[in-house]
Amino acid sequence: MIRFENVSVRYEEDAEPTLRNLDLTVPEGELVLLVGPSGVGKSTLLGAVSGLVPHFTGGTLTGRVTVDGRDTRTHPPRELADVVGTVGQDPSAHFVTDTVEDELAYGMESLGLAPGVMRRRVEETLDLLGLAELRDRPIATLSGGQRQRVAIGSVLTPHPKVLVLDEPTSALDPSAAEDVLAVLQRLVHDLGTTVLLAEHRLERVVQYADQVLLLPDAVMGPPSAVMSVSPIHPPVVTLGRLAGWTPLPLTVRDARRRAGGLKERLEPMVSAGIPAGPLPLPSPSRNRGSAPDPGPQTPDGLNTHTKADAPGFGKGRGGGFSLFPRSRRRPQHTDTPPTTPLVLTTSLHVRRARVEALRKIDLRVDPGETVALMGRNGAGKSTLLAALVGMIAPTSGTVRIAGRAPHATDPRELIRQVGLVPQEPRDLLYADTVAAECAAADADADAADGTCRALVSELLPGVADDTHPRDLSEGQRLALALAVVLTGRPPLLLLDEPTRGLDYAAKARLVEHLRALAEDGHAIVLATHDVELAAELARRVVIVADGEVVADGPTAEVVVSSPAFSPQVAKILAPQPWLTVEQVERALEEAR
Ligand SMILES: Nc1ncnc2c1ncn2[C@@H]1O[C@H](COP(=O)(O)OP(=O)(O)OP(=O)(O)O)[C@@H](O)[C@H]1O
Ligand SMILES: Nc1ncnc2c1ncn2[C@@H]1O[C@H](COP(=O)(O)OP(=O)(O)OP(=O)(O)O)[C@@H](O)[C@H]1O
Repeated sequence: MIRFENVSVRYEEDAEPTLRNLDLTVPEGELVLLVGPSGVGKSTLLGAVSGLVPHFTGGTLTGRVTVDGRDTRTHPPRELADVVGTVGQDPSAHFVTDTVEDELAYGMESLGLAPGVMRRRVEETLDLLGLAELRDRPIATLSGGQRQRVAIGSVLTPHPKVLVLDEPTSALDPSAAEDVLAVLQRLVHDLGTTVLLAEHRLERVVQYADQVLLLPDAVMGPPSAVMSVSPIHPPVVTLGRLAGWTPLPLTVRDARRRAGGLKERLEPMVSAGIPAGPLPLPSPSRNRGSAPDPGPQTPDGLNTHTKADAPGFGKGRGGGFSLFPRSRRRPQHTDTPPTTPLVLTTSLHVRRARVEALRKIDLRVDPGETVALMGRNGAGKSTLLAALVGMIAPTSGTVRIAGRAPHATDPRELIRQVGLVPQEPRDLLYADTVAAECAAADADADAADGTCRALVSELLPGVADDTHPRDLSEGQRLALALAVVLTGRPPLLLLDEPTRGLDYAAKARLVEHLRALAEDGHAIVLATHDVELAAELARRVVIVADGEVVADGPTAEVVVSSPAFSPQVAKILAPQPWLTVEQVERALEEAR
C-alpha cells in the first residue's frame, strides 16, 4: 500500500540527508509502528507519505514514494486526501473549521459523501472518542488532549485507506489513548485500513503493532523481534531484559506470567522495607525545605535584557497575560522565609466561558517537592498551571506564589519565583535560530554564556545552532524550550506535558536534571499523562477530575490505586511496591 523506493530527503541547510536510501513496503491492512530517537526523521518519513514533504516543508526528495499507486512527489496533499488521512504533531495546524462537529464533518464534505452517511459517522466518532459533550464547542476553547481527539476524529470519519499519525497519543490521557488505539485496531481489522504511526511511548502502542519500523537503520519486522534488538524499548522490555526473560514479553500480561522468579528474588528487599520511594532520597545535607539560592543579583534587581514586548510575553499570541520565564533572568533574592510555601491555593475557582475549569482547589507545594498533576483530558491541569503563573485570575478563592498573588504581581517580580514550560513549546520561542534563542535565554537569566546551549545538548545531543526553531523536530523544540526555562533556575518550575517528542534517553536525562533541581530545593509541578515519567520523577501525585482534586498523596500510593495511572512495572510486580525498572535494578544489585 505504501512503497519507498530508494528515498532520500535532504533539507536545504543540512549537509547530510535526514532520510537516506530508504527501501521499504508497508503492506495493506497492517498497523506499522515507526520508532526512533528524537530528531531521527520519523515526521519526515510520515510527511513523505502524506505529501507534506517536500511540498510544504521544503527540502529535496529523491527516489519514489507511492501510496495506493500514487506518487506523492507528483501528487500534492490535496490530491492524496481521498486516500491518506494525516494527523501531525500539532493538531491545531490542521483545523479548518471553528467547532468540533464541523471539523468532524469537513473531510467528508470535501469528498462529497451523502449527508446521511456524514451524519452517522459524525455521531459514531463523537461517541468513540468521548467528544459528544463537546460537539458544539469552539475548537479554540478545548484543552490540548481534547484538540488531539478532534484532530484524530476528523481524519477517521472519511474512512481513508491509509492513516498517517504522528505521536497521536502524546496529549491523550491513558484511557483516551487506549480508546484511540482500539479504534485504529478495529479499522485495521475490519476495514483493512493501513496505519503508519510514529510514537515515543511504546508502552502504549507496541502491543497493537503488526510490524515495527526502526530508524535510522530502517529495520522492519515483528514487534518482538525488533524490540529484542532495539535501543529504544518500553519499561516492560527493559524489565524483561534485566530479568533475562525469553522470549521478551511486550505486554504487562505476558510479563506477569513470567514474573514469579523475579518477585521471589525481590521479596527479601520488600520485607526489608525497600523501595522507600520512587526516587533516591535527597541527601539531608542539601537545602530541602527552603527556597533555592537564587544566585547573584544585579545592583538594580532588574533585568538588563528585557523582552516584555516580544511575542510570547505579556499579552502575547495566546491572548490573555502570559508569563514565561524565558523573558527574564535567573531568580533574584526572594525574601521568602523557609516556611513560606511556593504554591498555596485556597478554595480556588476558575471559570472559563461556560466551563467550571477549577473548583475548590486547595493545594500547597513546598520547596524541594516534585508533584505530578494527573487526570483525564480537560480535567483542569493546564488551567491550574496558568493560574499559578498569573495568566488566569481566580474567579474566586486565592492563589499565592511565594506569598504573592501572581495575577496581581509585576511580571518582573514574579518571574524570579516561577517559570512555565507551556504545553506548546512554540509559544516560548521567538528567535530565528537555536543559538539566538539560547543567547537571549542566557542574557535574560544572567547566566554564563553557553549555559542554555549546554542544557540543550545535555537533554538532546545533535541540535544544530543555526536551525530555525520552526524547523526543529518536536522533541528538539521541546528540549530547547525546557533549556530556555531551566537556564533561569526558577524556585518554582511548572511543566505542562514536558515529554512530547522526547525519546526515552532524553526523558531520562530530563528526569536526572529535575531531580538535581529538587534536591537543591526547587519545587517542580508537572502536568502529565506520562505515567512512567510520573513514577520516575514525582514524589507526590495530585489527581484532578472535573476541576477538583480527587486524590493527593505519595506517588506509590496514588498511582497504584488506579490502573490507568499505574506504570508498567507496578502492574507486572503487584502486589510488590515497585514502580520503575531503576528501583528493581538497584534492589537486585543490593541483594547480590
Ligand atoms: N522543514 C524543515 N526544514 C529544515 N530541517 C527540518 C525540517 N523539518 C525537520 N527538519 C530537521 O530534520 C530532522 C528530523 O526531523 P523530524 O521532525 O523528521 O524528526 P522526528 O524523528 O520526527 O523527531 P521527534 O521524535 O522529535 O518528533 C531534524 O534534525 C530537524 O531539525
Ligand atoms: N480558553 C478556554 N475557554 C473556555 N474553556 C476552556 C478554555 N481552555 C480550556 N477550557 C476548558 O476548561 C477545561 C479544563 O481545560 P484544561 O486545558 O485546563 O484541561 P487539562 O486537564 O490541561 O487537559 P489536557 O490533559 O487535555 O491538556 C476543559 O473543559 C476545557 O475544555
